Amino acid sequence: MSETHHTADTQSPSGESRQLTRLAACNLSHGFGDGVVLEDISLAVEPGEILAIVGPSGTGKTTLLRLLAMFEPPDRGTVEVDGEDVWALSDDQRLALRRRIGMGFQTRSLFSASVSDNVAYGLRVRQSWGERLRSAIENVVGRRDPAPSVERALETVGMADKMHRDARSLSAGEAQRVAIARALAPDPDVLLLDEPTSNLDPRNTAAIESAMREARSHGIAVALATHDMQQAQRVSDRTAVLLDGTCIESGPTDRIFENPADDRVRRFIEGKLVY
Ligand SMILES: Nc1ncnc2c1ncn2[C@@H]1O[C@H](COP(=O)(O)OP(=O)(O)OP(=O)(O)O)[C@@H](O)[C@H]1O
Repeated sequence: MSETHHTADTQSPSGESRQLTRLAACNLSHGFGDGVVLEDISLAVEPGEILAIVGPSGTGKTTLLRLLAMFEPPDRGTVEVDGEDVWALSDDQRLALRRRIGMGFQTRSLFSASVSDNVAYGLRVRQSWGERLRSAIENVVGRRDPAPSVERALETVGMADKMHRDARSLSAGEAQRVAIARALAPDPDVLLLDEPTSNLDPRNTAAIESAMREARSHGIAVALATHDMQQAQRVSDRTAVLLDGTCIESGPTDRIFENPADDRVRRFIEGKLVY
């Protein structure tokens, strides 16, 4: 990244300093083979807000999150961090940006180890080589206490009391919460969550929604893909509605729900737009 790009810091209530990060899709189009999945999407997630990306199944929400997470370059348009086209940067520069993004994706499963080791894994993969070397040395000399950030992340999702459990023994809801703790442990500037509460009971759903609010209160930019309109209404500041790969409306969540401009959005909210 160039030396001149704009960044800003904020002080969270806990006194930490954070780089405020804006992640944006600009005129982004993408497809697989001959099929177009996303068409001309322009959408940003701002620091300290929760953006809900809603729409029927198969409309391209996961694809959009994967592009925002820089898994692959879009066919057309750009993904930008603080105004920088991430695919115009060097691999190292892009990797440095990617380390600032926490991801909770549906397919990400926990491995066979303790809950705290699973969460610490999120820390290790985002460490620089120097930091990794230091942790490796600490492991060799036997300092294996969970890092404070691992404990904090588990507390945020209400799982600190289970940090020594084998991750394979967790319920689906608990495992989802641990997967989110893993995304939170490196203290990302941006958090991307793909259907983080699908198939969860109200208690686990509430724990995950409160973790999202907590992330927002620390200045993290949170983007949430969900087909659950009530969830979007409960937690998000802004909502973007995707239909057939295009963003048909976006704006403040209250306004979208109370007075949508697009009739398809109104029908989707009312549950009358069936796919
Ligand atoms: N790697 C891929 N190869 C081919 N087609 C793909 C690939 N990934 C996604 N698609 C297609 O792109 C479309 C959008 O999929 P995507 O998973 O982004 O939708 P979604 O809105 O997240 O759906 P859901 O809510 O069901 O998860 C689907 O038709 C899907 O089959």
